Amino acid sequence: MGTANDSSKDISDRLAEKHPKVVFVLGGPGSGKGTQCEKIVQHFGYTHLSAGDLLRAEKNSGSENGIMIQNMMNEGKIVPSEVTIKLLQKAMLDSGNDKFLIDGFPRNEENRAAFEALTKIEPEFVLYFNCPEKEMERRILNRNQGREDDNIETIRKRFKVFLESSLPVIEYYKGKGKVREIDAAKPVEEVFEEVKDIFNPKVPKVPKDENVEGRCMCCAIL
Ligand SMILES: Nc1ncnc2c1ncn2[C@@H]1O[C@H](COP(=O)(O)OP(=O)(O)OP(=O)(O)O)[C@@H](O)[C@H]1O
Ligand SMILES: Nc1ccn([C@@H]2O[C@H](COP(=O)(O)O)[C@@H](O)[C@H]2O)c(=O)n1
Ligand SMILES: [Mg+2]
Repeated sequence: MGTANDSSKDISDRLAEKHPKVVFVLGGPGSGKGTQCEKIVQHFGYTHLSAGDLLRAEKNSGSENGIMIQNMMNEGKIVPSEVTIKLLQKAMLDSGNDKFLIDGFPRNEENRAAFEALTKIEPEFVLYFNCPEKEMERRILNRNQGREDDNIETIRKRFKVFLESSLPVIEYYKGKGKVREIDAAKPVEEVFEEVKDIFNPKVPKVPKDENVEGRCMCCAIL
């Protein structure tokens, strides 16, 4: 189990031994990342780690970074990468799983580069929930989970940070052919249908009686 005294090299080395499989889950505030991650966990056995949830827990734990985290969140700003990455690494190490959905991270170029340098983990792919701003705003204002940053002033700041700092990260991964983009404006179940196809790609069916020895497989594919 990770402890507060672990050096970042120790943590990184121990995490590397797990050979974790990571999917980054990105999208604007209120696009439905957390909602879809819960469903992916149930269907595909991943562990869901929300960077925002980890930071909120750290803030509430009375840690020395608590006030700084609270101030950054209230302004919709991105907390320094070393803080967030340490929380993510510890959560991955403490988990018995080796498959992770990392939700809301990397949120800017600093997050991305620091995670890559420290962990050497390359995501399998990046799930991007694309949703119009008006719909995201409507969803957040109806969320009612008592989040301090779910007020219209902070929401507008979060949208600005998403456009200026997070979209370039998505573009970076697009350039590497890693982005799986989802139309997130649809109802929850319809969005999940698209998500399922990504985690469970449809393979061409080969009828049993056609799959006979000596027959070329590519001719038998329907
Ligand atoms: N496809 C959808 N249609 C309508 N409402 C949705 C949809 N997906 C999620 N919601 C609702 O919208 C709100 C925001 O969803 P969620 O918390 O999953 O977003 P998020 O992307 O994790 O947001 P944040 O970045 O602020 O954490 C929640 O109240 C959720 O129930
Ligand atoms: N990589 C990150 C992720 C989040 N934050 C801060 O947390 C706030 C809430 O994030 P959600 O994903 O739960 O919406 C976000 O506005 C940031 O202040 C961060 O700093 N770094
Ligand atoms: Mg969320």
